[in-house]
Amino acid sequence: MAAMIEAKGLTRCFGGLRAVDGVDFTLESGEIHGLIGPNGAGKTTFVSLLSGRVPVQSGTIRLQGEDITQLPAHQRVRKGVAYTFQITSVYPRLSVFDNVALASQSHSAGNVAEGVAEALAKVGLTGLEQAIAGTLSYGHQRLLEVAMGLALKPLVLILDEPTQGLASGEIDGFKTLIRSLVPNTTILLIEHNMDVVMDLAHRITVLNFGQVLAIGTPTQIRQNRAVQEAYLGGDDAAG
Ligand SMILES: Nc1ncnc2c1ncn2[C@@H]1O[C@H](COP(=O)(O)OP(=O)(O)OP(=O)(O)O)[C@@H](O)[C@H]1O
Repeated sequence: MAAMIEAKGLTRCFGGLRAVDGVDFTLESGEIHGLIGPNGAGKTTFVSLLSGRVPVQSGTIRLQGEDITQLPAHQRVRKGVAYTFQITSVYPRLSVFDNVALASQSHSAGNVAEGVAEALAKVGLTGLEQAIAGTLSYGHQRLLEVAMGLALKPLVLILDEPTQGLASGEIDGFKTLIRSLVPNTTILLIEHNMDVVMDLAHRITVLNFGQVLAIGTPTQIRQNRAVQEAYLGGDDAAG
């Protein structure tokens, strides 16, 4: 498989804290890649480095071979790296349609209404176009964020805890949605819900204290002694 994103030696400190510390990482084209680790392990900082929301201090990031390390976030979005928290905070007073249209308009050349309809259909929000976004259930607002990301027709969609606040019935729908997106879209998913990540991910990277503790298939990660000690079996396993 070809690398969609390749990061080498990524580092970001906050004061004396090495939040992301020399991380090598490959996101293969078409995969669902889970990113897990204890609270404060550096997951959000790491994806913020990939998306350009936080500047890299050292290391390199390549997107399909092209060095994007120094590109500002909006240019990375244009190149196909969509990060739900970055570009797609829901506008609560606007309709569902207008929320997705705003995302779609800024980045797509095609017909906006068609793009909106397609993105809403994918996440299962068809019929709610005229609803005011702020009145949607929390779970539906999260799905709306995903639709806004999809409206950008990204190569890579980075999702930071997308199932937080979803009801269990909604989580099943979310899993079906994510599976339907690959391999056209490559997915990087920060996820605290172990059942979801073990079920969905082709591969998982475990961060701990800003470093890669392990990388492997869900089965390999479950069986990894260091991961069990640092995370899965620990007292503060979930966050
Ligand atoms: N802007 C910032 N300024 C200072 N410290 C920060 C900043 N962002 C993150 N940190 C620190 O960097 C470390 C990693 O944080 P990060 O949010 O990346 O971890 P995480 O794995 O996403 O955690 P969680 O699972 O709780 O979301 C933490 O100790 C955090 O306090």
